[in-house]
Amino acid sequence: MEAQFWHDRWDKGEIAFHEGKPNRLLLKHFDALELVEDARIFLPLCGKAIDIHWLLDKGFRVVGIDLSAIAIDQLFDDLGFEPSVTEDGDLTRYTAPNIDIFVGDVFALTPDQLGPVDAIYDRAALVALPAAMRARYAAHLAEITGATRQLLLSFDYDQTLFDGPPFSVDEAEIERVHGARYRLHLLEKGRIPGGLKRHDAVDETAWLLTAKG
Ligand SMILES: C[S@@+](CC[C@H](N)C(=O)[O-])C[C@H]1O[C@@H](n2cnc3c(N)ncnc32)[C@H](O)[C@@H]1O
Repeated sequence: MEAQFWHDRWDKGEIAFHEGKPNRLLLKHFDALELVEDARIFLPLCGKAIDIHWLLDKGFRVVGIDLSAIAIDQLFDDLGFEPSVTEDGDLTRYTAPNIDIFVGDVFALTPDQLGPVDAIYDRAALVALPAAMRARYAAHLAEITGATRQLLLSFDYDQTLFDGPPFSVDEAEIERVHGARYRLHLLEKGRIPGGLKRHDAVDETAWLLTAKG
């Protein structure tokens, strides 16, 4: 998807992807990441996910990035934090205690800007990207994080049923984009309660990705 697609979504408030509560699979499988308290977790394409509130409440540090300044302004409003906002290369950085969020293109984010992270939480990020962008995204993610472990939530459905995003990113596709650097461990696969875009035959999947030695 082009950047303008996402800016339009945020401008018009067409953000059906935004969940009003912490993600069910995050709550269920977060412990698989085996993190110590105060670990720093990277959320690529983070939007204003309530998952960020949940991670902060659990005592973790969060770093994220999203194209949309609207999303990030709303995130900090919802959190009740007053961030300090600075220009950082091609990105804008919003900082408050335990949280750094960049506004801009994830592909412009450097390892120095990101800093060390202990894990990646990918919810609605890989599945938001069309197939042609996914391998580049996966390689960039590994480069800026040192291929740290990740909890990846995905969707698996017949792509002819409807267009993404969110796209269907099944096991073979995850293996194609992440398989050179990560081992895939399936934590859960099952129908989405209530379906997706009026279709019932849609599975959601939770994966733990661990770096290949
Ligand atoms: C489907 S939404 C998911 C948001 C969030 N992860 C959640 O669970 O609610 C995808 C988000 O990715 C952002 N995005 C898309 N392409 C991006 C890019 N190249 N760099 C940074 N953010 C991007 C969009 O603005 C949008 O907020």
